[in-house]
Amino acid sequence: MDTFTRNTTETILESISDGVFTVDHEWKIMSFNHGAEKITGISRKEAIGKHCWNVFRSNMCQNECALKKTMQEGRSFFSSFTYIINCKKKRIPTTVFTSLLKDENGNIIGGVETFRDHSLVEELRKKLNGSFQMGDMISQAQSMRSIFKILPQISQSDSTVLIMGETGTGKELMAKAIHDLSPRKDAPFVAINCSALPDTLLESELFGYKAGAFTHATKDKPGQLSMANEGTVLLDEIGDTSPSFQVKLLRVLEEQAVLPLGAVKKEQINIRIIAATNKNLSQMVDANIFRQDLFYRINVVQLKLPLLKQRMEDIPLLVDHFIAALNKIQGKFVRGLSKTALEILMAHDYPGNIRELENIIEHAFVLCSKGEITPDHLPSSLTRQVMMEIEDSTSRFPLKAAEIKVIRAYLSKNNYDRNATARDLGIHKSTLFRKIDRLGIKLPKIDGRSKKK
Ligand SMILES: Nc1ncnc2c1ncn2[C@@H]1O[C@H](COP(=O)(O)OP(=O)(O)OP(=O)(O)O)[C@@H](O)[C@H]1O
Repeated sequence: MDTFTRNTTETILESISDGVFTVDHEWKIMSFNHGAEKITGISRKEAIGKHCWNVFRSNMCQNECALKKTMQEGRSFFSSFTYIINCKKKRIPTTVFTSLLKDENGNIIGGVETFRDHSLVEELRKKLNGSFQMGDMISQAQSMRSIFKILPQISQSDSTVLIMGETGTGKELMAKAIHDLSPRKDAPFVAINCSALPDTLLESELFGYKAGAFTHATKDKPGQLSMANEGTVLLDEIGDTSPSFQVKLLRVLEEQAVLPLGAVKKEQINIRIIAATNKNLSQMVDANIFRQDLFYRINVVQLKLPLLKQRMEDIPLLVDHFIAALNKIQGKFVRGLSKTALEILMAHDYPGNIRELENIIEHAFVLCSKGEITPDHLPSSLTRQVMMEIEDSTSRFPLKAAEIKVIRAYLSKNNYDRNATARDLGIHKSTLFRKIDRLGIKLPKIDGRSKKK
């Protein structure tokens, strides 16, 4: 290389914001540009001559070092996401590109790695996710965000709340969020599953008992309602309680006092009640299996949680959320879902709602310790079922299947931005909407553009 070319290359390397460094065959750093100094916070003087893993301390160093792969296999690699630890011990999210370093005669003299700092992108992503978060609940679906909007006001009041929703839609999480946002947040939050216990046990559990109240009652035991004093009580599955228990509960709610079994005097309590159910209580009232007076008493503020299949746009967000939480707990570095794995998750119906999705990701985590979750990591029953549905429609309606495939691919490529997808496909957007509807393509309700707002 002549002096002019060398100087030009050095000037370019020094002026770019990406970090670039080279290593020799012994993994010792030979050059370290200004971008690398900025991202790592380590000076060139300090870095040169050191083993690269001592400078970067990346999660990639121990497992799947891209530079090592390049040197072993003689080709370039692009790693979509990894972390390095900077001089202040802060994790910096980066993408990495590696290739071989050759001399003028084409002899391999080491490797070169280029890395880009994604801290800002990560920060913005977190902020965006934050705006879709209320307590531990995540959602970008309009139906849920309307609830998030009114939740602070609901939390400030002491009114009884009735949360309705199918199993696994997040009723308990919602109740906890209301408690955490309320002035009662420092007092206990107690969740009681009313369907799990027969009447007498439920009564002694909720109201407590006095010594001698029954054969094994050797000493006084306070009930959960008294123990939650000043706090919030979630009465889960309230629709499963018996009419006789409902009478007692109504009295407690109206008087804010409990009478423990075997006691002669009522104990005053101060609790906020949140009731939850997956049943249609007003239908049960009509059928005389749920007391109307109790229904009116608990149905002061009503929140209805949608099914997961009615908010499919939440799936990628929830998946990211569960992966981030599991990475933290288990010290793993799972990056996310592969495109096909996400497509499989998007094609499922989720009768178990968010709990089912959470369990699927947990299952995948057992099998995947790093990199991306692929269809192989998903429960085989799920993959089989989705594949069968796809194959079934492919064999019976090959044209329809082909159309679905193309539209799905273009939507996915355009990050679900339907306008851009229609443009790419050369059709009007209303034609695309009609096709999505007719073909029964299950996709996020909002598109890529609305997500950015
Ligand atoms: N919006 C959400 N964001 C993140 N996690 C959620 C959300 N909704 C529910 N989950 C998770 O899904 C699981 C089920 O939620 P939860 O127990 O609150 O549902 P539920 O409606 O009370 O279920 P069940 O009726 O069966 O008791 C929990 O692990 C919860 O953390």
